[in-house]
Amino acid sequence: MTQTLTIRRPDDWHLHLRDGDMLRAVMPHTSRHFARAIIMPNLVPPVVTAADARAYRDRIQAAIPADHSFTPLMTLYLTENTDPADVAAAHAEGLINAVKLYPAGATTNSASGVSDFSKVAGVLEKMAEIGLPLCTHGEVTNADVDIFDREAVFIDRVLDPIRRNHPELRVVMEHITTANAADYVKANDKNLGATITTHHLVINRNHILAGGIKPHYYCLPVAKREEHRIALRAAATSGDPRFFLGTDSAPHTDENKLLPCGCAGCFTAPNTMSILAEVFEQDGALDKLEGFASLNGPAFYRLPVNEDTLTLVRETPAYPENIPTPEGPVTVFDPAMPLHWSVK
Ligand SMILES: NC(=O)N[C@@H](CC(=O)O)C(=O)O
Ligand SMILES: [Zn+2]
Ligand SMILES: [Zn+2]
Repeated sequence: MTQTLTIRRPDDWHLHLRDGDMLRAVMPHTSRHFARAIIMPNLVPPVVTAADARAYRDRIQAAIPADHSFTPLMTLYLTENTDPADVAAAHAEGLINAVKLYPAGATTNSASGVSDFSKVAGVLEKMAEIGLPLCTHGEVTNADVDIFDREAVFIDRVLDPIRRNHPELRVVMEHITTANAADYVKANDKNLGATITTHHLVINRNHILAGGIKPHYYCLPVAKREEHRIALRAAATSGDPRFFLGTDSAPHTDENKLLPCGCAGCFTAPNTMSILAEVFEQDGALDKLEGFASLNGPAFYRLPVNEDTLTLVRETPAYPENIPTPEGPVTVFDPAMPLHWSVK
């Protein structure tokens, strides 16, 4: 039985760090294991201009513990008023690595997102021209579309038309949750990739709803049926370079998770690598973990892989049930299964 596994140091291609006290509290839990992360811009107010991204990057850098090495990869939040020239300049100076599309109202702090997709055609055209990836929260928001169908409908009604209009646009389907999304990625061999979260590899909708409602498993897109979880596991462990890790680690205080209208998001930064090792070992694919967590993402983003390494050892991991923050505790994702791998 394999006792240790050393891989290139991983990156997280979809991460929420928040701001202020919360940023300072959660930052070490990512920078301890990950070398880089694509930083989501859904702050209040959102990170919409190059100036916003520069200031946010500086606040992140100030929150990195002195003995950790970590590089935030910044994104801009796409609005109907985003200026293509500002985006191009931010990309040219190396400030941003992607632009993030939130359909207005789809998820946490998405009110400034896009309602009329024709209004962002100019920005998308510019991004296609300069090779800057578009990260997408892929759910429609129409009240008449069932929440469990919103990802599949987004692919048909929004994503596929965008990709037909801008065939050179490089797109990441973020946090995919359905077999439909995995199949769409597999059917397209150019300019398309997808991130998969840690939690969507281990929970289905029963974990949220059966035997009492479990707010800590509620995230968006919401976890689907078991057959979809199995399709995501197959995609993640397949070695297909179009699929890579984006934890979507999304801290909210317990107070905000446990409200009558609680926030969406799972906080997975502290135990993601232990969970992934368990998942890949269960599926007989430990040799594919490095591709998923450390190689496929840099290849898509056209960045070098990390030179340093991370070693996992067969030992029960120790991590807290929650982490303290000045705003209150944040519960760490419970994988609902025993874990056997620790980061050394
Ligand atoms: N995934 C979530 O459930 N929540 C994210 C937003 C997002 O990534 O959609 C958050 O910012 O809390
Ligand atoms: Zn999202
Ligand atoms: Zn997210």
